[in-house]
Formats: sequence, structure tokens, C-alpha cells
Amino acid sequence: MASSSHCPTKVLKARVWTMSSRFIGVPKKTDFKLTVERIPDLDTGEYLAEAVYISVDPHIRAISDELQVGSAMPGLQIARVIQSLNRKFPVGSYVHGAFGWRTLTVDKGQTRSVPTYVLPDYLNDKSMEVSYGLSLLGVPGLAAYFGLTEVLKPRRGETLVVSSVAGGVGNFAAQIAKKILGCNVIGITSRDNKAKWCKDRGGIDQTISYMDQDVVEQLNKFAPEGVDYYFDTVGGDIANSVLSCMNDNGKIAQCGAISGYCNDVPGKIQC
Ligand SMILES: NC(=O)C1=CN([C@@H]2O[C@H](COP(=O)(O)OP(=O)(O)OC[C@H]3O[C@@H](n4cnc5c(N)ncnc54)[C@H](OP(=O)(O)O)[C@@H]3O)[C@@H](O)[C@H]2O)C=CC1
Ligand SMILES: CCCCCC(=O)/C=C/[C@H]1[C@H](O)CC(=O)[C@@H]1CCCCCCC(=O)O
Repeated sequence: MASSSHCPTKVLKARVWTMSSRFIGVPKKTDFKLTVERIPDLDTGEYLAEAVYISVDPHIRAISDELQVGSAMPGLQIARVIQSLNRKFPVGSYVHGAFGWRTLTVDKGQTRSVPTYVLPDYLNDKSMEVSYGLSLLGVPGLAAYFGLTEVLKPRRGETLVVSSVAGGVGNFAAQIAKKILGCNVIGITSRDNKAKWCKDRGGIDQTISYMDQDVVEQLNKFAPEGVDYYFDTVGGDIANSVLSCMNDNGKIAQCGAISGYCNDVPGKIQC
């Protein structure tokens, strides 16, 4: 029997956010409903985890047509185990799981849409934070790292453009490309304040604020010899602009297309 602080008599309730109406355009507060769910006593092999961080991803909007109205919102979490009848998930450990937008989850450690796992012992390093399990050391960091090292494979000194460079995935991609791979990195974001953060904190070479500047004009200025690689997460007009500045045999990693996620036409995501 695994060690446990399991208390069968206490009634626990989870707060669960559900999709109360289908999204039209950008989701509104009224499209969500907060519900309460009773947590059953644990069975053998189960553990109970309390949400510490919930990741609210753009991806969820993109797949929302597949969700049932009234169902719980899906999403990744870092949750802390507070009761356990499963040796692999001891009380006090932090778990990465696709538990959705809910405060308490009973789980068996099975793979859901992504694997469920206890965070490795990087937490012993005081410079590391639990939230990194959902960011740099989670799916956004992996998407950035493998998109660069397995798909694009840029070489030192080559020019790489990253869109949504102030976002989770884009900011990791740009920093890995600059600080580890030694590329000349141009980042695209909406506004100057975000661009400044990417340059000052992220060390990105050049930035373009697409709300205030002409993307093609700026690319021609920063990359007069053309763009070698494009790490794209937005699609749409920005992607078309970058494409027009690509060199022959340039490479593109299509990692997302956020500009189309809030389209009202079901199933139509413009890349
Ligand atoms: N999170 C993940 O694990 C993964 C995410 N992706 C994809 O990466 C992309 C970004 O996701 P993520 O980094 O998590 O998201 P974030 O929420 O961290 O960043 C999203 C950013 O996208 C930009 N954006 C929003 N709408 C538009 C638009 N219409 N046109 C151009 N840019 C827009 C905004 O930045 P700005 O103000 O600069 O426009 C916004 O801050 C998405 O396409 C997603 O599907 C892919 C793989 C994994
Ligand atoms: C249709 C647009 C795809 C854009 C790519 C993207 O954003 C993908 C992100 C996910 C990745 O494929 C795996 C993930 O973990 C990312 C986001 C998290 C999704 C949570 C799903 C939770 C659930 O299904 O319960």
C-alpha cells in the first residue's frame, strides 16, 4: 500500500470551468460557467491532485468546435498531489497532466491527451520554479526546441524570423536560436513595449511591431540578403509577408496559426 494522507470521510468539491456556449470570435466571459463537482473517495491506484498552475492555451480555441457545450474546458496543469493510493504519485509531488480547468482531479496516472508524469527533481535547484514545467520545460519549450533543432536546423550567423515572439513558444524559440544556436534573430510582435522586452530581456537582435510598422519594409531593412528560416506560429498576413522575403531553399517550421483560431467559420484555420 502506498503512503497516504487519504481521509475518506471529508467531502471535497472541485470547481470546474465548463464551456457554456459555443465560441463566436474571441471567447467571452459569458461563454464559460463555473460548476462544482463532488470528489469521490479514492480507489486503489488513484491519487488526488490540486491545481497549482493551469495553462490556458490558444490551441484550445482552435479545437473548440470539437468540444461539447457543457463539457469541462481541457488544458494542461501542474498539480500538487494531496492524497495518494498510488506509489508513483506520492503526496507532495508535482504532476504535469491534461486535467483541464479544474481545481481538484482524481487520476490514475494514465496518459490522457498527453502523458501524465511527476515533475523531475529540477525543483531542488532554487533557481527553478514549478511553473517551468508548463513553460520552458513543458510543451511550449519542447515545441520551440524541437522545431528549431529537428525541423529548421539553422546554422550560426544565419537569419531566422520568429512570429508571436513575445508569446510562450515564440519567445523560447527566439532565445534558443539566439543564445544557443547563434542565429541572427528577427522577432515579430504587435507592439513596441513587447518588442522592447524581447530585445532587452531576450537578447533578440531586431524586432518588428506589426501594428505600427510595415513587416516587409522592416524585413528588407534588417535582412537585406533575405530570410533563411521562419519559425511561424501565426499564419495569415504576417506569414505571407515573411514568405515574400524568404531566400530560395529557405525553411519554414509551421508550429501554429493563431491569427485564424478565432475565425467564425467552423473548421477553417487559415495558415
Ligand atoms: N503552447 C504550446 O504548447 C504550443 C503552442 N503552439 C502554437 O504557438 C502559437 C502561440 O502559442 P503560445 O505561445 O502558447 O501562446 P501565447 O498565448 O503565449 O502567445 C500568443 C500570442 O500570439 C499573438 N497573437 C494573437 N493573435 C494574433 C493574431 N491575430 N495575429 C498575430 N499574432 C497574434 C499575440 O502576440 P502579439 O501581441 O505579439 O500579436 C499573443 O500574445 C499558437 O499558434 C499555438 O497554437 C504550438 C505548439 C505548442
Ligand atoms: C490546430 C492548431 C494546432 C496548433 C498547435 C498547438 O497549439 C498545439 C498545442 C498542443 C500540443 O500539440 C500538445 C499540447 O500539449 C499543446 C497544448 C495543450 C493542449 C492541452 C490539451 C488538453 C486536453 O486535451 O485535455
